[in-house]
Amino acid sequence: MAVFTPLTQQDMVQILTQYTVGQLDSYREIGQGIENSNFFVFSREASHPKQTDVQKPDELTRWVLTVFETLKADELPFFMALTTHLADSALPVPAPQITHTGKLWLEVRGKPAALFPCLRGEWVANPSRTQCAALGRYLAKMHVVLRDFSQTRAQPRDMAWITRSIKQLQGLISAFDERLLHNIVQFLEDNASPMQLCSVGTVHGDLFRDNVLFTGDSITGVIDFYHSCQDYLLFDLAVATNDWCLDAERGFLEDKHEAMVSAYRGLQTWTQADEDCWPAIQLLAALRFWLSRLLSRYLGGYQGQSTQGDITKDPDEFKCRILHIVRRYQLFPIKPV
Ligand SMILES: Nc1ncnc2c1ncn2[C@@H]1O[C@H](COP(=O)(O)OP(=O)(O)O)[C@@H](O)[C@H]1O
Ligand SMILES: N[C@@H](CCOP(=O)(O)O)C(=O)O
Repeated sequence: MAVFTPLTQQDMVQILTQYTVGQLDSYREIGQGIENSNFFVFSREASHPKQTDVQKPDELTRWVLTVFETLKADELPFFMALTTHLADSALPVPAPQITHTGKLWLEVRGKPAALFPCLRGEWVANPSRTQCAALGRYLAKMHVVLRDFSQTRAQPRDMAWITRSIKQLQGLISAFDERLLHNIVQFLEDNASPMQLCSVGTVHGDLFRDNVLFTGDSITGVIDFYHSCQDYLLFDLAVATNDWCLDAERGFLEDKHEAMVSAYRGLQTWTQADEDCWPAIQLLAALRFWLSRLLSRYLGGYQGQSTQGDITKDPDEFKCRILHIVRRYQLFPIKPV
C-alpha cells in the first residue's frame, strides 16, 4: 500500500475547483511512492461553446497530486520555490500549480497537498552509458542554474544525525557492520578539513534511477526534490553513481561511472579539492542511504510507516557499495571481526 491518505472522487473535484485546470475526468493512485501519497489526475478543459470547432473534446491534461505525509506546511516553501526556479530555468522539473487565491499548496485531510504537471517518460532500471552521461550533463546544468537560487535548507543528515543513527542501531546489526560504520565515521572526521574546501550549493539529494524520467536517451523529468538541501555539489553525483552504475549482481560498472562523471566535469567546475575528496563524498553518500535503509528496516523509519511496512529498500546494496569504495580507493583496512 503506497497511498497513505486515500482520497474520494468528491475530494478530487473539490481540489480541482481551486485551480484553473478544468474539470476532473478521472484519477488513480500511484503505487510506487514510499514517502508521500501520489495520484495521477486527469482533467478536461471546460467546453466553451464558441470554441467547439477547435477544441478536441477527448484531450485530457495529466497532473500529479501529492499529499505530503511527513513534510509540514512550514517546510514546503523551500521545495516549492526550488522546483519553480528550476522549471522557470527550462529544466524539466514539475513545479506546483498556483490556486485561484495564489497559493502553492492546499490542505487536504489535514495535510499539505500540491498539484504538479505530470511529466512524460519512464524511469530506467538499467541505464545505458549514454543515459548516465545525460544525467551527468543534466546535473551540471542544474547546479549552474541553482547558483542563483537564494533560499537554503540545512542538510538534515549531518554528522550528528549519522552518529545518532549508529547509536540507535547498536545491538540490532552485526558486530562487523557496527565496526564498519565506526571506521567510516572516523575516516570522514579525519577528512573533515579537506572536505570543507569542496564546492557546495543546493543539491537534489536523492538522484536515484526512479527519480529521473527518460524518453529514449533524453531526460524528460526529474522528480522528488524533497531531500534537497545545501551540501557538497558532488554529493548529487555520488548518490547517482552509487545507484546508477551497478549491474544485477551489485558489481560496480566503471564505464558508466566514467560516462556520468566526465559528462558532469565537462560542464561544471571541478576543483582540486573536489577531485581529492571524491572518494570520501561517494562514501558519505553511500553511508547516509545505508543508515536510512537500516533505520527503516530495524526501527520502522518513515519509509516503513508510509508503506505500512511492506516495502523497505535493501540496506545491503549500500553495504556492498561501501565495501567496494573502501577497497577501490584503499581508504582504510577492512578486517573480519
Ligand atoms: N510530476 C510527475 N510526473 C510524472 N510522474 C510522477 C510525477 N511525480 C510523481 N510521479 C510518479 O509517482 C511516483 C512516486 O513519486 P515520488 O515523488 O518518488 O514519491 P515518494 O517520495 O513517495 O517516493 C514516481 O515514481 C513517478 O512514477
Ligand atoms: N531513494 C532512497 C529513498 C528516498 O525515499 P523517498 O521516499 O524520499 O523517495 C533509497 O533508495 O533509499
